[in-house]
Amino acid sequence: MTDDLPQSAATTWQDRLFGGLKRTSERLSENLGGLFSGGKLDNATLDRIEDALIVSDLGPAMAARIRSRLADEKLDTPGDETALRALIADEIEKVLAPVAKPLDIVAFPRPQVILVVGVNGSGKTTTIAKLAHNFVEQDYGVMLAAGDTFRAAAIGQLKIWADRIGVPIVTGPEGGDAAGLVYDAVKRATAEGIDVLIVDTAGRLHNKRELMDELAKIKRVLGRLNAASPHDVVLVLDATTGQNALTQIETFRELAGITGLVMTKLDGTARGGVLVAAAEKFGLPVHAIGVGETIDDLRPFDPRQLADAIAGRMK
Ligand SMILES: Nc1nc2c(ncn2[C@@H]2O[C@H](COP(=O)(O)OP(=O)(O)OP(=O)(O)O)[C@@H](O)[C@H]2O)c(=O)[nH]1
Repeated sequence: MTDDLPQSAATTWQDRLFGGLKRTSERLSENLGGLFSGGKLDNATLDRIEDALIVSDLGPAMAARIRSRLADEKLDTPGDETALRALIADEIEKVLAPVAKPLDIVAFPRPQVILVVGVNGSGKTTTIAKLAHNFVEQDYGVMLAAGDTFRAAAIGQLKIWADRIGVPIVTGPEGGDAAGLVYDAVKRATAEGIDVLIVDTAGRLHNKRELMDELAKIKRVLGRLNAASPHDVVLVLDATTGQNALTQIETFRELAGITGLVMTKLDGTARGGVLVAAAEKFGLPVHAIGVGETIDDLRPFDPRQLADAIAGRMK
């Protein structure tokens, strides 16, 4: 967590977080703009606030809750946007706090196997690299497996990252058997005393059935080596896709039995509220968020800080 970081790093991360989520909080402000121009919060104003929150991707449940809190608390000060932001941040934190769970390396026997799934372009490769980097920084032995054998570019990209971070990678030929490759990777990781094996998977095959079969096969092979494996099945989501991210969670829950989420590209999108909607709707652990393209841009998050950033609440 950011609490464990040296002061300078923590400050930088906080800046990045607030900077990255600026468009999300600005969108929220725009949607709420003019609502507090004066007068009491009557039903019509409450309706408009509720609509504004839904349009900001925070989800209908959250919007309804904030509406009823506003009605209950009889917040009727004209222009009291600060109080509204505080209330929104409060509600967001309540939803995020139970799901904020960093990926911990706890598996025994080692290695802990983390299967990473998600559609192409979601930021899967970059996220794997960022996770690997974080684990290396914590002194874990890390290995990657290029299980997206469907595309040569995916294998090449992951290899570049592995070399850059300085971790071993198991690759195979394009079009090769992904489950076989993963089997070899676990054997090698076990023999080399690796702590954590991060496995990339295809984001798209010819059709959904094939993708499902492929993921199921990889999981079957892993389960035969160790019943607890894969220990984590992490879905990488692109925040810029907005509500579409929710559909992807549903699909991959069915396809791969996901155990947690990472949401990327929270920087530079106005749709960051979707993280809150996802947390609320599915209650799946959110392991980390991505707010940029560099290796240091993925972190576990502090729910309070993130809630403040989304609600545009300055410290
Ligand atoms: N701004 C921003 N860009 C990101 C983030 N994460 C990844 N990206 C960028 O998004 C693009 C796609 O990321 P990849 O990691 O290649 O995505 P992928 O899901 O592996 O995609 P394929 O290689 O097409 O399968 C790249 O240009 C990344 O640099 C993030 O948190 N913020």
